[in-house]
Amino acid sequence: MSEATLSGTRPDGAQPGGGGRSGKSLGENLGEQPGDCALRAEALRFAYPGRAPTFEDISLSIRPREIVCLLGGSGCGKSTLLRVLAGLQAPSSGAISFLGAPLREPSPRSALVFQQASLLPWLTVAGNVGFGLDFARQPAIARAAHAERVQQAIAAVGLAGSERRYPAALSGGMAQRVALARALARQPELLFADEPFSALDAITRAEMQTLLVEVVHQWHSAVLLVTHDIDEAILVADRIVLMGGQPGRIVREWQVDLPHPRLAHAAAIGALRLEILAALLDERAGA
Ligand SMILES: Nc1ncnc2c1ncn2[C@@H]1O[C@H](COP(=O)(O)OP(=O)(O)OP(=O)(O)O)[C@@H](O)[C@H]1O
Repeated sequence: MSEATLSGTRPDGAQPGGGGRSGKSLGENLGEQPGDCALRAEALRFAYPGRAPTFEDISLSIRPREIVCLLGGSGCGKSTLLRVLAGLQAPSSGAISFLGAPLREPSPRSALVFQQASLLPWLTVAGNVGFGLDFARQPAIARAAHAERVQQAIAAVGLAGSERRYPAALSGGMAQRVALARALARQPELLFADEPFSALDAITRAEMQTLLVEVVHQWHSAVLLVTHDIDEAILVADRIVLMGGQPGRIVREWQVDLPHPRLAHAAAIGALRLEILAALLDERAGA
């Protein structure tokens, strides 16, 4: 594996295997300048009512157009962290800024995709993709611009010609494409995706991973993708952030600078895969 293309750092700035905390935030460790962030979270802690903290001491920055995969074992708090970062749940303590302003509720400049497409069965593909664009807190857009956005988003996910179909007539993969188009139609600066492909078969999942990278590059969106699939993280991410422990913390991260499509880089992917798997197993064993 080449250090020039794949590099792992711990959130405290130490190289893997090294020790000691620098006291700097994650973003600072990565040479980030103020204003370089789409999203910046500092010292986040979250506890469900009456429960021990789900996670604590989480600092994380996402740069514009960066694809960050949040990886970790089941129950370590990935989905909860995504919901907090998206403004769906308030942190117990800590601060989040989104596009330079404090985040207190979900922003109309972000969008979410979940494991279930959750399409409205009485609306067509176009109706589902356009649904939500006219909500009260959305920036007002003219009817023609609305139609154009819907059309562009549908074309971007490869569903041109399916605008008038209903969800009942779609495969699982097509439904998830519609969910992705619905998110893209909002022209999000940051797309939050919580295991969006985990219910799909392997081939459809691989197609969707490629599509996601293509469309967010076209759309200039940053992405926070939650997954427990190491391969998915390696194929998609610019940066992989490993979460683990109880309460959950960020335990390590890797910068992945391989060009897309990544399947052409099997040897480097295989080596990184083994390194991440070892880190996950270490983390589980409490190393
Ligand atoms: N609404 C809730 N109320 C109380 N506890 C919750 C709630 N949602 C999740 N939890 C708990 O918080 C912890 C973290 O859950 P979360 O779903 O964030 O983890 P995860 O890493 O995304 O897991 P998975 O990969 O299995 O989806 C788990 O112990 C879970 O049981």
